[in-house]
Amino acid sequence: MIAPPIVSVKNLSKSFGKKQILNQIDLQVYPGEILGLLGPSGAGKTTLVKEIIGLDLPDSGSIHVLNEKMPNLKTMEKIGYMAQADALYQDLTAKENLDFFARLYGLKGTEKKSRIEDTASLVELSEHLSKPVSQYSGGMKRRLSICIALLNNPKLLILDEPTVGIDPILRKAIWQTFNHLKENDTSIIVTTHVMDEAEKCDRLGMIRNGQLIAIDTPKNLMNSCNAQTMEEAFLYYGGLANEN
Ligand SMILES: Nc1ncnc2c1ncn2[C@@H]1O[C@H](COP(=O)(O)OP(=O)(O)OP(=O)(O)O)[C@@H](O)[C@H]1O
Repeated sequence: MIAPPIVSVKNLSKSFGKKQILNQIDLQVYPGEILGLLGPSGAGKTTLVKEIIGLDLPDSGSIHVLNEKMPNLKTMEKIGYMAQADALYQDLTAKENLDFFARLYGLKGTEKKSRIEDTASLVELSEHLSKPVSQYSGGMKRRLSICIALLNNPKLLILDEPTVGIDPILRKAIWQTFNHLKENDTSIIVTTHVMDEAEKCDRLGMIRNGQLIAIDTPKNLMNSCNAQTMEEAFLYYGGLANEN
C-alpha cells in the first residue's frame, strides 16, 4: 500500500497581474521521496515552492502539507526551506547564525547544541563555525543555508537551487546528505537546472510555462521522448528541441 502523500497540490493556479504563472498544477510528494522540479528559467518553479510552503497564496486550488491545509503556521514550522538567495547575517559567525535560527525554531539547551553540531557536521562545516560569514566562500554560504534549513529536523525539506556555486565534489557530498535524510523518511523537493542532479531525484516534475507537463522517474522521462541524456529530455520537455 502506498503511504499517504506528505504534500498534495490540487488544481493550483496563480497569476501575477494579468500573467498566469501557475496553471492547474496537480502534484503529490510521498514520504522519503526526492522530487525534482526542472524547467526553463521563469517557468514557475520558485512560485510553486513558495505556494507549497505557504509564503504566497494561490488564486485557486488547494495545497495540503502533512495533512494540513496551507498556509498554516504550525505546519510551516515543520518545513525546512532554503531560498535561492542566502539569508544570512554576514557580520555574525556561522555559529551565531545557527544559534539565532535555532532559537527562532524554539530549540534550547542541549537539544539546540546537538542539532547545531549534527547539522554542521552533515554539511562539513564543523571546522569553520567560528568564522564570520563575510569570510565564507559562496559554496560555504550555501552549505550554511542548508544547515539552517535542517535545524528543526523537518519532515519536508524544500531547496530552491541548493547547489548553485558549489563544486562537483561538494555537490556529491550534499546529495549524500539528502539521501541520508530520505532514508529517515524526510521528503525533499528540489528545484534545479543541473542535469546530473536531476537524474538523482526519485521523480522529476517538468515545468513549462506554469504547467506541470510531465512527472515521472528520470529514466521513464528519458525513455518517453527517446532521449539518451537528461539534458536531451529537458530540451524536449522545455520545448526547445523543436526550435533548433
Ligand atoms: N512577486 C511577483 N510579482 C510578479 N511577477 C512575479 C513575481 N514572482 C515571480 N514572478 C514572475 O513569475 C514567473 C515565474 O517565476 P519563478 O521565479 O517562479 O520562475 P523559476 O522557474 O523559478 O525561474 P528560475 O529558474 O529562473 O529561478 C517569472 O516570469 C517571474 O518574473
